[in-house]
Amino acid sequence: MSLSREDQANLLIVDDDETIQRLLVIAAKDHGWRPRTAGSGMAALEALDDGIEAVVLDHGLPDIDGLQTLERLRQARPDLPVIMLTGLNDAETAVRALRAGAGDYLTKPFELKRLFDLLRQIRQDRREPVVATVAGNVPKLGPSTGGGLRSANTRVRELLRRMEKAASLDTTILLTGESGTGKTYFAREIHRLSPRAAEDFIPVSCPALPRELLESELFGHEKGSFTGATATRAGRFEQASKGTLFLDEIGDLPAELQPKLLTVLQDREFFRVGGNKILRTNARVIAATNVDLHAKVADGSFREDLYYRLNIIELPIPPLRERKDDLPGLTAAILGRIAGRRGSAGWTLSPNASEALAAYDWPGNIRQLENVLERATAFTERSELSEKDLVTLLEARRDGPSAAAKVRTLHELERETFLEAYRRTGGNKARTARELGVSERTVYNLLERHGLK
Ligand SMILES: Nc1ncnc2c1ncn2[C@@H]1O[C@H](COP(=O)(O)OP(=O)(O)OP(=O)(O)O)[C@@H](O)[C@H]1O
Repeated sequence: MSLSREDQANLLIVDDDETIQRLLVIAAKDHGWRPRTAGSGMAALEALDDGIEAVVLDHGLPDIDGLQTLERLRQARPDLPVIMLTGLNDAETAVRALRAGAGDYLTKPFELKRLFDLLRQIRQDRREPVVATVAGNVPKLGPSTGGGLRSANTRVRELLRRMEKAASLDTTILLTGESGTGKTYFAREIHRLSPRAAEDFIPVSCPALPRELLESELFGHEKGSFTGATATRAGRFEQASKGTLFLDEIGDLPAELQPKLLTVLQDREFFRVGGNKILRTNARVIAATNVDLHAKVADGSFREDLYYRLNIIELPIPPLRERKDDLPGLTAAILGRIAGRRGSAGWTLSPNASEALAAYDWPGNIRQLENVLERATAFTERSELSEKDLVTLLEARRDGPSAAAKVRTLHELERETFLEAYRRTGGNKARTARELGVSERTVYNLLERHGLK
């Protein structure tokens, strides 16, 4: 006889301590769950079936330990939310649990209320997929993570939960994702959610400067250590000592600087360029890359040991085309931002305009969405954007992939031209402005637009 859906267990509790098992079962039932228990990792794997919506997993198990069990559970069901129970002050296990894909962790002893709040949130996220809205409706957004970020997409919500946890752990984080997916935006959010929020967040773009200048930017220099070093200057690692240092496009870190970064991440020690005094830093490093660092390790252009140092916790940000349910929320947020800046009353989208956005595949991700909305709102007198307002900006899609590539290339062309001038002038903004025939303000805008600030 097969079990009806109502009888089938939907929560798996994995703990070898029978008292805790019993306690959790009673509490789970009180909270409307249908629990099933397992006393070991192997038993958990056997007990897993499609009806299970979430797992509470103890770290210390008798056969395969909690982390291995977690990995195998996630292999079997990659989307399965797992809450890991770890020992008090066991930050290392917590980090490893997050690395292995745990949705969250709680340190023992924990409050039952906290556990069931987390489970309730997981259930809400899964059961109430956010409805994509059209035409002027205020989009219904997913639950807040406590920060400014929300998402209607299940995968992103899980990512946000991991991000929030990782923020508090003070470890190095690697953000991966295509250009324009929001890596810089996420890095700022992690900083804001971290215990370092009141300190500085200092971004450094690795490809923005030639090697010598980048070295001095990161580590500082002593007076006279190279031509133009007229005064001793502290580097970003010193300045961010209490805060967060964001290393953007880390894949472009020149080979000569990789050992120096590795040393500072391992030992927290470094020298200024031309200096002989050992300096210490306590900066938290968040790195981002839009290239496959694994491939760079394989072809020898990125050090493997550095890769593992940076990749303590990896947060992969999906491209916009894989989180289209977030389009209404992102569109509303971006339009709100534009309206605020221009002092306008704001805009809504017609149903056809929303559909046009949803049908597009967004090779340039959120940055491209932002550009499209900037331009569409600049060229209309009306408060409702129509499909026509957007169509020429999205024409690329109708013309197929080559045109989509063209849109992206334009953006990249601007970036390359700008970077070339910026590098040539050694990062001097006034000279860059003169060379490019634009105002200094535009140089700042370009730095911002290309995530180089
Ligand atoms: N969740 C979000 N809500 C609103 N705007 C966002 C969000 N995420 C990103 N953006 C906006 O999209 C643009 C691109 O984001 P960001 O610069 O963080 O991308 P990136 O992945 O760092 O890009 P790159 O790899 O090219 O440096 C930014 O202007 C940012 O403000």
